[in-house]
Amino acid sequence: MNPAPLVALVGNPNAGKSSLFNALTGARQKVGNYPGVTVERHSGRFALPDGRPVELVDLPGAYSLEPASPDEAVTRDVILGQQAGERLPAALIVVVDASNLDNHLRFAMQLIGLGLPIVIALNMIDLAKRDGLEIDTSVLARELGVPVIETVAVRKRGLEELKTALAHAVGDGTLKLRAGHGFVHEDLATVQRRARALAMKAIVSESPARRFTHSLDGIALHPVLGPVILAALLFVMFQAVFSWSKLPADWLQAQFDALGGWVNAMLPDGVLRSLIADGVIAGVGAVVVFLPQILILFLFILILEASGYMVRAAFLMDRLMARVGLSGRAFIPLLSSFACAVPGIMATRTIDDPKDRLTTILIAPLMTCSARLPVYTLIIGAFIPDRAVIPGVGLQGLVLFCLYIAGIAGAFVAALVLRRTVTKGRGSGFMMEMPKYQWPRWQDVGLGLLTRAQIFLKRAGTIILFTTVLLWALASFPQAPKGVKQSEYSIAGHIASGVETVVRPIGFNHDISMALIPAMAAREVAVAAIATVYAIDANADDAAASTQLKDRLSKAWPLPTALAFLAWFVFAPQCISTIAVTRRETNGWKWPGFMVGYLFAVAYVAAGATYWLATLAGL
Ligand SMILES: Nc1nc2c(ncn2[C@@H]2O[C@H](COP(=O)(O)OP(=O)(O)OP(=O)(O)O)[C@@H](O)[C@H]2O)c(=O)[nH]1
Ligand SMILES: [Mg+2]
Repeated sequence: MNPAPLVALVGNPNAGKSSLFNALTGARQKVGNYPGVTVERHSGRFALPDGRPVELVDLPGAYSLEPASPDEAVTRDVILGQQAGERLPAALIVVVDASNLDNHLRFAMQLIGLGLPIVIALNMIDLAKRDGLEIDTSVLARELGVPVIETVAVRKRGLEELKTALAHAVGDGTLKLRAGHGFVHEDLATVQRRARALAMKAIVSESPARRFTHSLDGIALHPVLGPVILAALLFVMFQAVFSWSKLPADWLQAQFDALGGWVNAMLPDGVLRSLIADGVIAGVGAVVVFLPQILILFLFILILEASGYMVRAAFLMDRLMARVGLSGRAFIPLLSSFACAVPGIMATRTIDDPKDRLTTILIAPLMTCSARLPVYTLIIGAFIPDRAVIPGVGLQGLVLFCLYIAGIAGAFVAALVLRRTVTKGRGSGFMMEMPKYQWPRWQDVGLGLLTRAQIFLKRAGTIILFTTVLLWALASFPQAPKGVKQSEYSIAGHIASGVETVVRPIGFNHDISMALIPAMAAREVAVAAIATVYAIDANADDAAASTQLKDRLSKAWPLPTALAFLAWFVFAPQCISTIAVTRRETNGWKWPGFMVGYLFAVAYVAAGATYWLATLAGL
């Protein structure tokens, strides 16, 4: 006897497949397992209106036919008739969430392209109506070329119509299936565009908010305009980091200077005064003045996230990411890494493919985290003239933008190389729900900024304070005799001289060598360390004590050295926390070891190349 024809329920996650499955099959269900994988097989039976029995399977939700997880792989394999222990379905019921039409139609269109008999269940029609969304089902049916039935799975509405349409689709079972043959790989952006166009056509009316989101997406996701807008936004962001922060940063600097002056006046000359003024105030103060810049950066990130634009940015980046073998899902972890690689690396847990995930972890430290900002801005402030390249575009902001781009480019090249060597494997596609646009809630943005400020100040008060005081101690003893520079005579000075033999070929001087080791604790410490060492040296020389750090740097370092230092920080893995979290997320020392090794090597080469090119160019 022939088994009953198989019908599979397919659709995006949360479309209501399981609800529809329950509504159709009731208590006649069986739960098994697909052989070889840990994915459950839910099946049940029901009768078509003409009395014929069919077997229904509820497949795991998927965004596309390019699986991003073992569950999605089962879905694809069943549909294509390639799943062990499953026969080829005679028809598919594609479940589409009516209130999320463009996202769900995308997958439906891919499935229709396969050429299998299909019935679309336009589910959650109740929620769509509640939201003031009216859909012309006949337009959908005509354009897609398959029956479209409105259903409310949880209310068992539309089931009879669905069964009737299904009976036609299954036919007499003699239809030779062509599954797999009609599968043309269309790129994501094209399908998405077709899906959106169809959704616009089928939607008769919708609430103003939804209409707004739709028309805005027409611009934000436009193949040409979209990337231009994204680039412009990022550009404005980096310009703002410089220009808006100037006043508050100067103000903070003045407060720390006043505090240092006050301590110097109050305390007698000696070890305690040096500890407080040179160690704590100069060191920690040098980092804290960057608070305004960090807050401006986060203001942008928080607004972009809360407004719903961030996911669009991820979508725009997807094709670029795919080109270097990364999943689009890597975008959010990589973007969070602009704040800090630690949460970024933790966010890679959302990437199912282990090799995709590992690649993302290994390149996350190349995204310019906010801890680099103090280093970048100090050096840029000291060495790059504050003038406009063209009216409205400052050179300093431009250089900062380029440093970010250098990090991103480095990450992409690294991904490309890693994907062909240590993390070889096929990349997976990207699918994500597009949330609707909305005004950010200012309370949330404010709260986000407050948390950021707290985290930053806490770092300044703990890890940065600790390492600067330690460095102060190492840099202050033993006391140098008159006429000898304290920073060279001290313990730290001797350690730095050891480091210097390694980094001299790439143009690094004694100051930088001194800063590199404590900067392993956190990158900002490099700034604190330089400030502390200068403060200690300046004690002998009161005239120098009153000049600003960046002015002293610009006198002491040749330009090629400063540029090499910037290049170093683009790549160097100067952060214990990142290494620790990589160890935790990859369960061992192998990958953090690899990461540190390759990043230091790249940093060394990049800094060296920068130094020698700049020197040859006569800068
Ligand atoms: N209002 C309403 N809610 C629905 C409808 N269909 C499903 N739901 C609800 O939507 C949620 C998701 O439904 P599921 O049936 O679990 O979705 P699914 O497609 O099986 O999801 P995955 O298995 O995760 O892919 C549940 O909370 C359901 O109660 C509907 O037609 N109307
Ligand atoms: Mg389900």
